[in-house]
Amino acid sequence: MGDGLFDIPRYEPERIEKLPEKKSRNSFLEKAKERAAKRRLQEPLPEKEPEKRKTKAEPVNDIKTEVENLSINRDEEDIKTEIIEENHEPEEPEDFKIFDNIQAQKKKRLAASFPRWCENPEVIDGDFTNLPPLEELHEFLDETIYKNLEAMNFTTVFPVQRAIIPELLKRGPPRDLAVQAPTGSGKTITFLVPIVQKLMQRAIPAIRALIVLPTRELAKQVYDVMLELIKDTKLTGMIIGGATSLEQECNKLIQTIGGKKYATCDIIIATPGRLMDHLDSGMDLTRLRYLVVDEADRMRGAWLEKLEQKTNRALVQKLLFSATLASDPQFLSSLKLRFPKLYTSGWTQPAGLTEEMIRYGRLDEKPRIIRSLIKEDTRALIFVNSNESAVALDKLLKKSGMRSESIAGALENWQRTNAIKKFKKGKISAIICTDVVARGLDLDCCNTVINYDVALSAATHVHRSGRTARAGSAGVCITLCQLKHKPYFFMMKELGRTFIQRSSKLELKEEPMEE
Ligand SMILES: Nc1ncnc2c1ncn2[C@@H]1O[C@H](COP(=O)(O)OP(=O)(O)OP(=O)(O)O)[C@@H](O)[C@H]1O
Repeated sequence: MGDGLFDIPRYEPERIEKLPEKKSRNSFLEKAKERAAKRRLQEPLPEKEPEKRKTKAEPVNDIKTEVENLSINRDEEDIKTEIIEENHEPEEPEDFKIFDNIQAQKKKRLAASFPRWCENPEVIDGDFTNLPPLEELHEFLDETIYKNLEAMNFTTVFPVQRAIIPELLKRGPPRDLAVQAPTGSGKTITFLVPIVQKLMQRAIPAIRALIVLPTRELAKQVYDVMLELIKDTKLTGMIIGGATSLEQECNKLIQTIGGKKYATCDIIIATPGRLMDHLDSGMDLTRLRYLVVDEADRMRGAWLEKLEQKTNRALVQKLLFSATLASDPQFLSSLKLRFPKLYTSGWTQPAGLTEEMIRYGRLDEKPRIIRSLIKEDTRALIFVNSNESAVALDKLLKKSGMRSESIAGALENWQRTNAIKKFKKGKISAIICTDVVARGLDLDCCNTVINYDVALSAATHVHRSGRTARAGSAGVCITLCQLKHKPYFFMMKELGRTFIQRSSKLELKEEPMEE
């Protein structure tokens, strides 16, 4: 049961995993390993060592072998989700599965507690029916920004925008905000609009807003929205995300006026890794007024501490956003927020999202189920738990005539961008990906999310499923599962997610999946 704080249950595997190492040594996993080791010592040695399992998927022609390899990569190998842009701590530990032992995890979760400022959150309405017209914001907004919003075809105000934009535009001493609102609920506009409005009357050229996001793709996405919003204002913005060299970025960022160095832009959108490089090479942030951390529960790291040394704390207002902010109370406690206020809509499901599950028996049924789910008008993101699985599944689906691309592994940036472009244009029906794209990516054409592999944490499921049913539209998230995943669905139920069970006897295409 939830503790009433966010109206969510406290059980959260990511949080448990982030406990200090000392405690995790005593974990049930360690104990289980010890017990297994003791058992092995007591057991008589087999005459011949059993053949070791394969560790890597090798090129194969036979579909059955490919499916087996997929399962080896996914279920038995260490699960590694490569972070494309940034070297963050991995979101999930490599040897942890959420469905290992719920009771033990429940005991541990008590160790993590929320900071006091989380105790009385402001609740954001999650209702997307009867949205107020954009006109409602007119009294708060500068005419230029209002026109820019109209030019972006926004006619209504989303609940999180209605709650936060006026709050941020209010006069008076600024307070730090932490905002948890569902995926696709319009958080980007929520922080950009007040920042643009407050910075519009520029006095001197200086970096006054910094928006930090986990990947370059997300940085670019926010940058594009920002460009629309700053039209016809004096403001300028720039991405620092490592697309060009550090030197080139520095040169672009600094101008010399009367022998003195000034910044060329007001708003910086950055990824943490490249931001660290700039902090090391002397980026001037003494006039910073806004620090936005998007996907905040995913943004731990040394960068934040370093940043604080470079800014004037009395000036900076911190704004944290995520659909799963409450997944990491220790992180929230460590943030040193000033007069913080929490806004939350709980872990609510996006209004138009339907959650379904399909039970499979044998592993080789999984690709066939996927084939039967992808129809002419389907635009699906298919999530797997490792790069190897993504590449292998893509190969398999292509062989069966499906138009798909994988955007996992060692792809160049332009290759990933190309695949996404094709997806948007409808040239491919599916993208197979890892959790690198589980967060933030805004593809309004995506009407289906498929969890080919069950997600490794509740927060990850929330972000994966949130790639569809965005901005109040309809979408479906289908999770392929077996009986052993039952605890996973109990946990999702605690988060208020209910799943419709679809028959596994779908019209499975019986034609062979090979050419
Ligand atoms: N007032 C609005 N009216 C119509 N569409 C809107 C409005 N505000 C935002 N949107 C659209 O909603 C979509 C989702 O917005 P956004 O990407 O900001 O969601 P988010 O809450 O940040 O999601 P996530 O948690 O997944 O990052 C975008 O395509 C955006 O253009």
